[in-house]
Amino acid sequence: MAASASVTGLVLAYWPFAIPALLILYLFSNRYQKGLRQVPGPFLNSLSTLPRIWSVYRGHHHLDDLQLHAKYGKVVRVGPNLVSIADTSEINQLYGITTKFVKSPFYDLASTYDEEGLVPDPFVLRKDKALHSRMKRNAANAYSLNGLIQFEPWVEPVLSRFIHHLDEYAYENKICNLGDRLKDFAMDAVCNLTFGTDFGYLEKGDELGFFNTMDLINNYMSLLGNVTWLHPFLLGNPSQLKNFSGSGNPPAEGDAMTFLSRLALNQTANPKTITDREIITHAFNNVAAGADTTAIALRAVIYYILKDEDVYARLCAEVRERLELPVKFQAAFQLPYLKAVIQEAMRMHPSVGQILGRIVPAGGATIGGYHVGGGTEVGMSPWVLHRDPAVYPNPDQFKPERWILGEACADEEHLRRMNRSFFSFGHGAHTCSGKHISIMEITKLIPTLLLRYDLEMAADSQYKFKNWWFTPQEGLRVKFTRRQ
Ligand code: HEM
Repeated sequence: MAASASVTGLVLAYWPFAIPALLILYLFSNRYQKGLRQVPGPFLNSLSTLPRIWSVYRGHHHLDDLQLHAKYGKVVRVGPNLVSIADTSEINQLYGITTKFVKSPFYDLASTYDEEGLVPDPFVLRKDKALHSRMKRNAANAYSLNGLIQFEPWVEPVLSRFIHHLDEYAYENKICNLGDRLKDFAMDAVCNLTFGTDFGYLEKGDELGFFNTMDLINNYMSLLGNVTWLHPFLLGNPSQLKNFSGSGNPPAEGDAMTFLSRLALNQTANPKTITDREIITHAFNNVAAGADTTAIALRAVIYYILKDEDVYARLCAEVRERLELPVKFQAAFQLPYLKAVIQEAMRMHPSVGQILGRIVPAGGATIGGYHVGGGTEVGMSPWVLHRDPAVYPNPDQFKPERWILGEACADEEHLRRMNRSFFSFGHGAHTCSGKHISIMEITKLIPTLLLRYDLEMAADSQYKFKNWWFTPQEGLRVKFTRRQ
């Protein structure tokens, strides 16, 4: 009794000192965890995540990260348990096909659940590498370059509708908020090629509220976690699959087909390899991961070509000399300057703006010369890798010729280095599944615009963006004039 009274007395007497003491202990335990003290970086960032959160919140942490790397080198501790790496030679260790590193818990925020539990989604599957590989393998032909030739016919009607809208702007001599219209295009295109139908974004805009929801979710990166109302509405209900797969006879191998038909054929050929639930997840992912990202890349291409008269003139000359409407992907994909322009725009403005976080396996790893303890989150940011002057000389300059051998690219080794550092689609085991799909959409759309119109950036265009996982731009306003 007397002892407990004296303990209470002590607590009462000293609690004003105990709280700051515990706080200091906590901050320093952050700093000294997992042997990370030797990794360079700002002192405050090693104590608390608050500076990092503040940097992310302000929407341009890629710029902060670039400054930190310029000051501290290739390996920087940007949070108590977060290390940013700007060293392409470590890319395979972190991201390669056989990497032991797993995705960070960041990706859990995008998890969805249904009555069977966690929905198996390649984007969020962190630890179950076997399931992740199986899912990727069994949809590989749908996402491959060959596969997308079969999807191309589904993009064409959407492109025609898009052109029809732009014709109205040209006819009425009105400035078009092209940035918004590109997002509608990308949404209808990816839906149409996936399901064989779309939600008429080009005509009705975001009536479903999907973009709004996605923007909200992106801001705190819980991609689908809280949209359980939307998931069944779109595809979460297996009965929706039949509605979207189209009617009539299923296509045969080699026919034009939608993404869903492709996976359904895979399932018919080998029923055990892919479940209905997995097919639905793949298809839903296309919408969640494929619309915004592709629109961002399209805006970047258009912004950079309109900013530079010489680039615009050279691209128009190539496209107008070698292509005709309707533009076919295979023909457009042969154009070296067009390809270089697209790659350079995606280098300058990656659609994903954050560090792609991975967890160091138990036992730790040596990265960029530092031993980093197991359980540490490490990762690379496309924005940082793409601004490395050792790989991309004058990295802030938009220069498509850097991708063309014999022009600004002197030799094959340098081209290989640049390609190795090109991180817009990630790398290795978790590399973007839909990269060919978005490249196909971009490669068709850009020459289509240049063949049909002369484009000019509007004087009131105020192109800007915030980086909250995705980097969507605002204020791309363009004037279209019909060509004779
Ligand atoms: C310009 C367009 C696009 C960009 C820049 C982009 C970027 C990325 C990046 C950086 C990742 C890797 C994330 C990580 O490792 O942490 C990723 C993953 C993914 N992307 Fe894309 N993406 C684009 C378009 C698309 C499209 C059109 C689709 C689907 C049709 C798609 C589906 C996916 C999926 C399913 C994953 C997860 C892959 C995995 O973890 O195994 N993306 N994307």
